[in-house]
Parts: sequence; structure tokens; C-alpha cells
Amino acid sequence: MSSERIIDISDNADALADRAADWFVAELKGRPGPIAVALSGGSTPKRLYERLARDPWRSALPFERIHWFWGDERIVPADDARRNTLMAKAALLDHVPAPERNIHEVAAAPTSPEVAAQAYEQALKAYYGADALDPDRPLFDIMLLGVGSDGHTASLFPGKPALTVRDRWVTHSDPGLDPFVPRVTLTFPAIASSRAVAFLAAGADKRETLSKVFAGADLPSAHVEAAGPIHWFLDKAAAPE
Ligand SMILES: O=C1O[C@H](COP(=O)(O)O)[C@@H](O)[C@H](O)[C@H]1O
Repeated sequence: MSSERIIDISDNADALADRAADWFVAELKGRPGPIAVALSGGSTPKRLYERLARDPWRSALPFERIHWFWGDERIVPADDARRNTLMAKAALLDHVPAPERNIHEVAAAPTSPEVAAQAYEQALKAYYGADALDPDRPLFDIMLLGVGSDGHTASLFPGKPALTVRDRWVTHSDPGLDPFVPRVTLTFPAIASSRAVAFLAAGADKRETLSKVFAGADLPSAHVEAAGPIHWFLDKAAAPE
């Protein structure tokens, strides 16, 4: 299986966020029933979240029906600024009519990463209504991902055991990059259960990594599959030649 790759290059990080916000709204337009979105941490997605919190994007989204999940989380105390959840709330969820019951956070410390991963998998299974992923019924409608300068995505870091986990939807991982705090992450099979995936990457420090990813290097972000296309929203500084 190899997902279609669609590359969208903008002049700068702000234009990239505008493009991604337009895509996000278009992707959900007319979609009936509950909608599951997996959010990413990282510097580039924040700009997208800020846009979704304001018009014209905000008023085009069915917040009552959108369920918010995270592709990965840092297992630190709930009020620690390194939490991906805090960033998404500050940029988006605190400013939109997102029902509390639709916000599915990963547990914070002092919960252990093992227990947090198990609990998150149970929460995903409860939402999905089954214990096994059906390829004809993707778990996520939209999966947002970042890519680190080492090629990691979510908290799937090069060389770490989490990369090989196929029998779980969620696992825990040690980080390969700062911040060096325990992580909980979706596994590759859970990420692949997505109707659409969008990577967001901006800045010259991502360029060399992206060249390797697009050349098929053995890096985590190159191994992401999806039920539908994989979009890459990049700015000119990040885009390889
Ligand atoms: O640690 C993380 O890093 C990646 C990439 O972040 P960026 O700031 O380099 O864009 C992010 O996708 C992930 O959610 C986060 O936990």
C-alpha cells in the first residue's frame, strides 16, 4: 500500500496556514455524523489552529460534531506548557464552541506513560465502537502531523521501539529530540486509519529532512500511510528543490 502524495507549497508559513485551513474546511464540508480530528503538536500546526479559531474558517466548521484527539502527547503535568493539548487549547479549542465531551486528551503526569497509552487506546476504541480497525471505516477523518528535523512524526522517533508496534493503536515512547520527556503516540496502524492526512512543515531547518523523506529514506515520517491521500503543506523554505 502506498498512499497518494499531494504537495502544496506556499510562499511562507502564514500562507501555508491559510492553505491548510482552507483544505481542512473543504475536507469536512458535507461530512455527516461525528467527525474525528487528530491534532499535532509543533510550531507549524499552531498557525493553522489560530486560523480555524477565526472566520471565515470558524463559522464553516460543525464544532458540535467534531471530536478532537491528539496524535501524540508529552507526559508532563497538565499545566506544563510542553503539553500539545495546552497549545491546541490556547490556539483553537478555547475560542470555539467545542463541547468539552468532544475533547479527548491524553492523561497527564503523574499518570505513567504506559497507563496513559492504554487509557487513550480505550478512549479511541470507545469512540470508534470496535476493538479492531476496519480498513473500510477509517478511525480519523483528518490526521494532522508535523515532521521533526530528525524525521520523526507524532512521537515516532527514528530507531525507537514504538516504530515497530503493530498490535496497539497507542503506545509510549522515549523522545529522540527536545523536549526530552516521555511521550504517548499513535502507532503507524492507527495513523493509517485516516481518511486524509496532512503534514505541515515550515522553515529551512526542515528542508534537508524533507528531501530525504521524499527520496524514500527510512525515516518515520516517510512510513506514514493513510486510507486517502497524504497532503504535504510546506513553505518555500522547507520545500526541497
Ligand atoms: O515533538 C513534537 O514534534 C513534532 C514536530 O514539531 P515541530 O515543532 O518541529 O514542527 C510534532 O509533530 C509533535 O506533535 C511534537 O510532539
